[in-house]
Amino acid sequence: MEQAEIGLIGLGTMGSNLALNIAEKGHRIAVFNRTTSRTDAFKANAGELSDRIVPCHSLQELAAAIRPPRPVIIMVLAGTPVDEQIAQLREVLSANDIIIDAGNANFRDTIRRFKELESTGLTFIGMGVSGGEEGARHGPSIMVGGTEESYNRVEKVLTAISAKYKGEACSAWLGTDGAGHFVKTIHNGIEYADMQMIAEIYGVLRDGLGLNPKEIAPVFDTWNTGRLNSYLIEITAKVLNADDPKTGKPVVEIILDRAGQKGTGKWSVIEAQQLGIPATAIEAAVAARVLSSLKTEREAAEKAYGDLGLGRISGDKDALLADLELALFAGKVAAYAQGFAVMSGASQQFGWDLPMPTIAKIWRAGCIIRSQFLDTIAEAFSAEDNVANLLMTPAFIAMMKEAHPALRRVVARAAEAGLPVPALSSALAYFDAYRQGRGTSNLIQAQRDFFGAHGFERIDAEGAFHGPWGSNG
Ligand SMILES: NC(=O)C1=CN([C@@H]2O[C@H](COP(=O)(O)OP(=O)(O)OC[C@H]3O[C@@H](n4cnc5c(N)ncnc54)[C@H](OP(=O)(O)O)[C@@H]3O)[C@@H](O)[C@H]2O)C=CC1
Ligand SMILES: O=C(CO)[C@H](O)[C@H](O)COP(=O)(O)O
Repeated sequence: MEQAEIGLIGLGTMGSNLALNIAEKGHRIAVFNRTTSRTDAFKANAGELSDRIVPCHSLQELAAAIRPPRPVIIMVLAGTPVDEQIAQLREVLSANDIIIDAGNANFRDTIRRFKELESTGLTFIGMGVSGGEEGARHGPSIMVGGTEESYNRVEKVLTAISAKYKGEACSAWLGTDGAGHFVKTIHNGIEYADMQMIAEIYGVLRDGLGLNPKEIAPVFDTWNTGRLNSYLIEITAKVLNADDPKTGKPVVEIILDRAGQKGTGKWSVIEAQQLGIPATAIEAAVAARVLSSLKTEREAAEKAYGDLGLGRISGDKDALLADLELALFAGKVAAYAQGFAVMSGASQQFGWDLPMPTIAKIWRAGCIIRSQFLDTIAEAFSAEDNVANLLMTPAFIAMMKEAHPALRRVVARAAEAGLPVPALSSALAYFDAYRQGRGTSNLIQAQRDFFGAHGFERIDAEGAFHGPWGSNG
C-alpha cells in the first residue's frame, strides 16, 4: 500500500479537522487516537477524503504507515499527554523523523522538549495553530518554532493547509525552540483582551442602555463593516442573534456568566511580568475571567451592596454608539501594542529575533483574532525599524489621537453608572501613563528611600542619593 506522507496523533476537535485539511490538500495521512474507536469513526466519516486516511491502532502501525523521514503531528491536550506521546513515539521513530507538537503548549515545555530530543536524532517542532475547529479544517494561522531547516522540511504541507490573506500563506517560521508556542500564547493573551473588551461594551449596551441581545447584534454587525472589522466582532453579532431551542430565549441569556480558561491567557501575563513588560489589558482580561468564576461570591456581594442608585446611561444614543465603537478600537490598539511589546521583550530575552511584521501578517487570516486591523499593524511595523512600541508608530499615533477621547468618555460614563470595564479602563490608564513624560514614581522612590533606604536618582545629577528624612527616615 502507498505510504502516507505525514502522521497525526489526536483526533479531537482540532486534530480531526487538521487531518481532513491535510488530506484535502492531496496528502495521504496516517492517523492515531488513544481511544481507537474514534480513529475508526474518523475514517468512516471522512467521506471522499477517506481514501487518503490511513487509520492506525498503535504507534508501531503509525510509524510503519509513514514514508521516512516521518513528520508526525501531535494534537492532544497540552501538558503531560504531550510528554507521554513523545516518550512513546521515541520508541517507534528513527533519526531524522520530525515530531510536531501543534497543541497549545507552554513554550517553556517546548524549549525543554526541544533540548531533550536534540541528542536523539529526532527533530522537534513546537507549532502554534489558531482558528478553532473551522480554521483547522479550512485554513488556520500557523506559528512555527524549531530549527529553520526542520521548518523547510514541512513548509510545503503547512503552507498548503494554512489560511491565505490575499493569496499570502498565514504560516511562518518565527524562530528556534519555543518561539512558535510563545507567539501563539501571546496571540491568545490578545484574544482574551479583545474578547473582554467586547464583553465590556456588550455590558454597557445591556446594562447601561437597557438593550436586548437582538438590539445589540445589529450594532456589532454595523461595526463589523468599519474599523473594528474582525472575526470576533462578526461572531459576537451571530452569538447575540442565536436563540436557545429549549426556551426560545436568546442563547446568550441562558449561558452562565462564568468564563473558562485553559492557561494561555495566564501564561501571557506571567511571562509579561517576568519580562517586566506591562500588559495591563491582558492582565485585566485574565483577572476578569477569574472574577467571573466567583459567581456565588458575586451574588452575595450584589445582595450586600444592594442598589447603589447609580442609574443608567442617558443621552444621545447615536453619539454614544459612535463613542463605544471608537473606545473599543482605542482599547484594542493598546492591547495589541502590549502584546507585541511582550513578544519584542521575549525575542531579546530568548534570542529569537521574532519578525513582528510577519507575525502581524500571519494573523490577518485563519486565527481567532484575524482582522483588517492586523494588516495596518503589519504595515506600521514594516515601515519602522526597531520601533519600541506600536503606539510610537506614526500611523498609530494618529489613530490614538483620534480615538482616545471616546475611550475616556466611555470609561468615565461606565464608572459613573457602576458598570465594570476593567480592560478598557486599564488600556486607557496604560495609554495615559505611557505618554506621560514625567510620572508620579518620584514619590514612590521617595517613600522607598524613607522606609528602606533604597536610594533614588536625581533629575539634576548622576548617582544614587538618600533623602533628608531627618529622624523619621
Ligand atoms: N479547540 C480549539 O479551539 C483549539 C485548541 N487548541 C489546542 O489543541 C490541542 C487539542 O485541543 P482539542 O482538539 O480542542 O481537544 P479535544 O478535547 O477535542 O481532543 C483532545 C485529544 O487529546 C487526546 N488526549 C487527551 N489526553 C490524552 C492522553 N493522555 N494521551 C493521549 N491522547 C490524549 C484525546 O484522545 P481521546 O479521544 O482518547 O480522549 C483527543 O484526541 C490542545 O492543546 C488545545 O489547547 C489549539 C487551538 C485551538
Ligand atoms: O487557542 C485557542 C484559540 O486561539 C483555543 O480555543 C483556546 O482554548 C482558547 O483559550 P481558552 O480556552 O483559555 O479561552
